[in-house]
Amino acid sequence: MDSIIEDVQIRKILDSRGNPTVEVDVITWNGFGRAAAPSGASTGSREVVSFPEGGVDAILSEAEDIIYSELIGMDAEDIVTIDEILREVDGTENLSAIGGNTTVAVSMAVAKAAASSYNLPLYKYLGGNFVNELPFPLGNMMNGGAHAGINAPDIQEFLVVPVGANNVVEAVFANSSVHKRLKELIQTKDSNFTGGKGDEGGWVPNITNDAALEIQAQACEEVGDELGIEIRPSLDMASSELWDADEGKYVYAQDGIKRDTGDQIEFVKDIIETYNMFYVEDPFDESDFDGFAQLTAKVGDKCLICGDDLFVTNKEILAKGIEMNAANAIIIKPNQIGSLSETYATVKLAKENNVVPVVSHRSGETTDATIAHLAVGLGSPMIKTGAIGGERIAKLNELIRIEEELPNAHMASF
Ligand SMILES: O=C(O)[C@@H](CO)OP(=O)(O)O
Ligand SMILES: [Mg+2]
Repeated sequence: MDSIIEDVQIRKILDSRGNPTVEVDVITWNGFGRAAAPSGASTGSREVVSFPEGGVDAILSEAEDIIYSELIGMDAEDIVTIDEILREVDGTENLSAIGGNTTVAVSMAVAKAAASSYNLPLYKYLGGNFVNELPFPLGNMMNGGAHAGINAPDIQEFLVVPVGANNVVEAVFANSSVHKRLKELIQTKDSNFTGGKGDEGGWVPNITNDAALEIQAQACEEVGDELGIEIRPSLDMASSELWDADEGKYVYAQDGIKRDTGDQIEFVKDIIETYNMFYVEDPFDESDFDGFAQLTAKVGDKCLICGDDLFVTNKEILAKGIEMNAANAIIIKPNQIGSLSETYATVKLAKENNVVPVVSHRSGETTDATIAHLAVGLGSPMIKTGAIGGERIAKLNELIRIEEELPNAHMASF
């Protein structure tokens, strides 16, 4: 009885880009859960729809009424049924009637309310008492593409992973040190650099992709040596944004270069080998399973090749990727699929098939820290959540608190 839902409230709040999103409160007899939904800029075409036409305002009062009447009296522990009801209420395949952001915020708030009803943090409620592994933070250092302005590099995210860190505190401060060092290194390449940042808090320099790759590697090495831990460079290429379907080419505007799929395979392989990349996300367009599979066959033994727009946290699409050996990692963004139970199912399938799940933020975020709990509770060895900035540190600082709470905490293994 502790977790029977007594009230549900939905409100419009700001996200980090200044756009509206939803925050949901779920109140049970003995607990309370609050969750907010983030928003993407480089969204996959097979993601569920965030909000219906008319945006947040269009669903606010209506959704609250409908969801309220469906969920009051239900047990918050019955998350699977609640997620099914939300899908029924919406009635569309891609959640375009009330929006995947609405359903995911309700779903996560319900889970947090269930956990709170038993006085448990969400990570422990989801993962159980034996959970003790913490994810490595994949920190965002420089931004380009859809997360930055004109004249930025074409590659969307220059990331780093402090793979040698012994704990979360060491890891997050290693990332912030690399971020600081990169500012100095950018100034040596771009004398007009203003210190401008992109959507996820990474610097936005006016330099070529090659120059950015070079200083990224240099910053990893220098800071890694100073701290005495290995820090490896990584990328999110967000290649669907570069792909020109009519031309059949990836367009690198900053460099004035176009690459067909064969060139792209060689280009990415070369980057991985030259810079000893730990992780490369979306190296090909979201429809190119074959390109992914070719690259994974070539370099999958030394680098994580991750599908984001490729898989959109969707279990059926991941199943196709597994069959084709398209990737050895998958980005997990609950709002791509619209519910926590479907997110869980995708993570489960990934783990069963040795595909590394990487729980992730979106470029438009709130201070909601639920993904820190999901990464720990679902056993994701990496979390992609930026390196600095209020909405990014909300997750990182929550990981520090979780680490402190766990009796036998240690960093995850791959
Ligand atoms: O492409 C990505 O991985 C994300 C987050 O970094 O960006 P967006 O939320 O814009 O899809
Ligand atoms: Mg991505």
